[in-house]
Amino acid sequence: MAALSIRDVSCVYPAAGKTGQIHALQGINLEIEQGEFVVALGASGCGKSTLLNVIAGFIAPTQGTVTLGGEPISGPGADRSVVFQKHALLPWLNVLDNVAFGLKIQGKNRPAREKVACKYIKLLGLEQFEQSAVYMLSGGMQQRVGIARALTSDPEILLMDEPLGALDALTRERAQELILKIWNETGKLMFLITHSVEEALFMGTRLIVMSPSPGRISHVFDLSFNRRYLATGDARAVKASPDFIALREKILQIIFRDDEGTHHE
Ligand SMILES: Nc1ncnc2c1ncn2[C@@H]1O[C@H](COP(=O)(O)OP(=O)(O)OP(=O)(O)O)[C@@H](O)[C@H]1O
Repeated sequence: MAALSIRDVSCVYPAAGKTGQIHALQGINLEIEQGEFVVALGASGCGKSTLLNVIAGFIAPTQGTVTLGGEPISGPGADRSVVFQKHALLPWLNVLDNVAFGLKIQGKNRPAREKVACKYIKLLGLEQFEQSAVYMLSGGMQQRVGIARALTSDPEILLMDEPLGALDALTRERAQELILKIWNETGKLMFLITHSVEEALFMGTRLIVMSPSPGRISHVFDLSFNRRYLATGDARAVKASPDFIALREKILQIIFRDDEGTHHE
């Protein structure tokens, strides 16, 4: 049985300020195994965030079912953690307390939560900053704090909505590599939304390209560039390889075509 099963999912929103409906998702089918790294890419408004929110349990689909390990998803749960582009860190707390915050809410005592938090602080390479106030950290480091916090509940699925979108190019590449190492070490199911074709190709084992109005999956690609990176440690060589570049151009063409379609409607 697939770890995460999305069957015939549609999601309709009422259109704001006018009559009619927005078909944010229509007929989405996806079977995702534990340990897969699924990346969603597509023109703005094609339903990527809606799909992530359905998996997170923040919104219920209008139609269809989503199950995790055979159990229907009926709301948010500790088995799924979300990392957003704008991390919701608490600026008055230091790194350690931010990472441990979810465990505190769960009622864990200080020694227990610090033990878990320290494990993920180490995994994210933040050991030297445990006592630093988060507002003093760079954007990339703050995002690492957000990822460490998301991992403390030891979720089965890590959902990431454009987590690296606000970072400069160099920091972004480093963060991609770090997330892949964490994926490799933890074997978690990852679901990532990005607007960067290069990031999508580099990170995923499966790429779903979505198109808007109604939001649907238009193309699916199986990928192994992330494994190539993990085997060689040379991200630039992977991203500069001819097969990577050829696929990047092919996908860019698909996305531009979808986007033009939207504007003409
Ligand atoms: N709460 C809501 N109420 C009404 N319409 C919504 C709501 N959330 C999203 N939509 C609409 O549903 C469609 C899909 O939105 P969604 O945010 O899922 O797309 P997206 O692919 O994540 O977009 P982006 O890349 O711009 O973040 C869009 O037309 C959007 O305007």
